[in-house]
Amino acid sequence: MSHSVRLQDLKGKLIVSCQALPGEALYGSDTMSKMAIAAQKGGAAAIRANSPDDIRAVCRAVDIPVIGLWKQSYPDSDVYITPTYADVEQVAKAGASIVALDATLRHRPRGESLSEIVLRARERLSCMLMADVSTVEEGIYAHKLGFDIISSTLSGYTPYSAQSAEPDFALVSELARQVPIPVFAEGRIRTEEQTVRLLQHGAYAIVIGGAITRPELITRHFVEAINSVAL
Ligand SMILES: CC(=O)N[C@H](C=O)[C@@H](O)[C@H](O)[C@H](O)COP(=O)(O)O
Repeated sequence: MSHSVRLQDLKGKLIVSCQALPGEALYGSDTMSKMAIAAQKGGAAAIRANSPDDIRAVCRAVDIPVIGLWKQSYPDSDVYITPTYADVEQVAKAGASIVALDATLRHRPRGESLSEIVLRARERLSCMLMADVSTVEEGIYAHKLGFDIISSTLSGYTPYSAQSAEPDFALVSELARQVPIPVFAEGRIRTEEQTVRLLQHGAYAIVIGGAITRPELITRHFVEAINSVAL
């Protein structure tokens, strides 16, 4: 079931991304649902989840809205977050009240364009659309196309965007200044201090994945810290 969402309910709130890919220890819809329940208990206002199976399971497990995406790879494109219209439709039908998709200007699979996908989604689906971008230019274009939300998700993951181990504070603040729709901060947020700073930079909501739901990553960060100390 899709839980309806009003954007103002997400304002100033935390969204937890519960994702594990094949090969990761926590991979599987059952585990992701439990992660989502834990996140809801901790106060998350929404969950971000990957794949129709996980989205269906998470929607059953929690009663907060689900932002859905589907990581898919196609041979003719580098775009992998909900790349095609068919993927958008599957994510929406699985119960996501917001569908997140790559909104970079890169070539998409099957020769589809971002504007066609948005147009078709508006005609046929009732979900909101979240633009995962990597630059200010992409965010401005996404706003022109009629997206409901912009997220800094892909900063550092396209070859031409800023590369940093930190969240992209500059992108979030520039987007918040230049586009009149909610800008979510997402990507490499690891600390409470960064979270507060991003809100002060104009982030409408904060999306955190790995620092909450990827124990391998969390463990590795501690191990690296320990290894950096010469004993
Ligand atoms: C770049 C990409 O594919 N990002 C994905 C988008 O859904 C996820 O792998 C991230 O976990 C999510 O964006 C949250 O970010 P972080 O895990 O850094 O808090």
